[in-house]
Amino acid sequence: MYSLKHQELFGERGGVDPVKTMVLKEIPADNFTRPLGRNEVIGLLFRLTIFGAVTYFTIKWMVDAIDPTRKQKVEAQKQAEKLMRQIGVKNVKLSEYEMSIAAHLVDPLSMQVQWSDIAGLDDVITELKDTVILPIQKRHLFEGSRLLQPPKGVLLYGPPGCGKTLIAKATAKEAGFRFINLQPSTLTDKWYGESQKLAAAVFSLAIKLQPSIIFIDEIDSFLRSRSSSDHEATAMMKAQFMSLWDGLDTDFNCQVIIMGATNRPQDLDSAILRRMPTRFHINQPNLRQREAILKLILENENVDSIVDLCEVAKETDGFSGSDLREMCRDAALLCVRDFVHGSHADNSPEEDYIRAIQQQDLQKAIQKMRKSKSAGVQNVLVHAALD
Ligand SMILES: Nc1ncnc2c1ncn2[C@@H]1O[C@H](COP(=O)(O)OP(=O)(O)OP(=O)(O)O)[C@@H](O)[C@H]1O
Repeated sequence: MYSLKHQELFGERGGVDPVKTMVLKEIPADNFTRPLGRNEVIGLLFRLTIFGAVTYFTIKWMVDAIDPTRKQKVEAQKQAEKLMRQIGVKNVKLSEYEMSIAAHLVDPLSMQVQWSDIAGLDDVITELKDTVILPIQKRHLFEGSRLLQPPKGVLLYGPPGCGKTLIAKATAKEAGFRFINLQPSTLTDKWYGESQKLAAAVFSLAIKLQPSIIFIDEIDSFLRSRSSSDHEATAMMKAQFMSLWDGLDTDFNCQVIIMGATNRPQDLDSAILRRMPTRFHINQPNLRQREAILKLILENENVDSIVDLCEVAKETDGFSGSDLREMCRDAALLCVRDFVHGSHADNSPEEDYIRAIQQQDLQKAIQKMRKSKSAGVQNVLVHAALD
């Protein structure tokens, strides 16, 4: 173990090095051959442990220092701690990864959306109440039946801006569920290996906070059909996500629901679709629905009593709920503009009011929205042609 090389002992030319010979003479020959004593072994182990710990913490510190997501992690942790306090979760220990997912928790107090904020989707709301909320709120009625357990996966699909996110938030609010608003990029933009740990943390956090809804907007962007061109890490994360999901399914007492929203259900992996048996089509609003949405949006606004919302609904064919909201905002802004630029700007007390929204304001706003929608379509076509 302690042998010296021939070259070291005798020098380059083979002659005996007097200094080295002296050193060797001072060390008893026994020391080279005898086994180590107990104290020496303990000392050696102690030194090795210290050395290992110092190396570990130095490397960890270096990795942390060069980790570009470090600042985000610290921010996420602060945000998560604040939210956990707000939602009244105490004595629940969270891992570092669960903390970064907890930053996406939505505080139920700040979540204002209720069923009454959604217009024209009464059928969807009734079915959601019956199939998802009732089995959870009245658990004792359904305990004996495996068939009547709340679904672990719910898919909301349909064109953009038609109320999918509203429905998901209102479900959580009305059912008293905690709501984890998971952006796919939270899992996909990570270093190799981090994505899997975060995916696992999504489920473990949801279970710790149950009853809870994990809402994944644009679920197709991260659980799209698997293909051979998938990156190895992405493929592994998808597989892991599905197996964690299956874990929820086998636990009948678990009150965690995954709610996904997508504009492109055809792009979803068929294995994912299978895990979301309860599906709701939130389509572009029809005439009756548009009128209901307009009534709701303008409910508390100053609208001229002769405005005919049925007429406005007829003129807004092809508009989503979000388009209608934007259009009404534009119409209301026309009144504000008239106030600011008109004769009322001189602050005379008798004229110090903003006039009511009139039919022509809504018509102007509809024309503007139509133009911007067709420009948007053209942009999409140009991009598609360039691609
Ligand atoms: N049915 C509706 N009733 C009332 N408001 C609506 C309705 N649909 C849409 N809106 C309005 O449009 C906005 C956008 O809706 P939401 O975010 O729910 O659409 P989405 O379907 O999730 O869209 P995306 O697919 O782009 O995420 C809402 O905040 C709301 O103001």
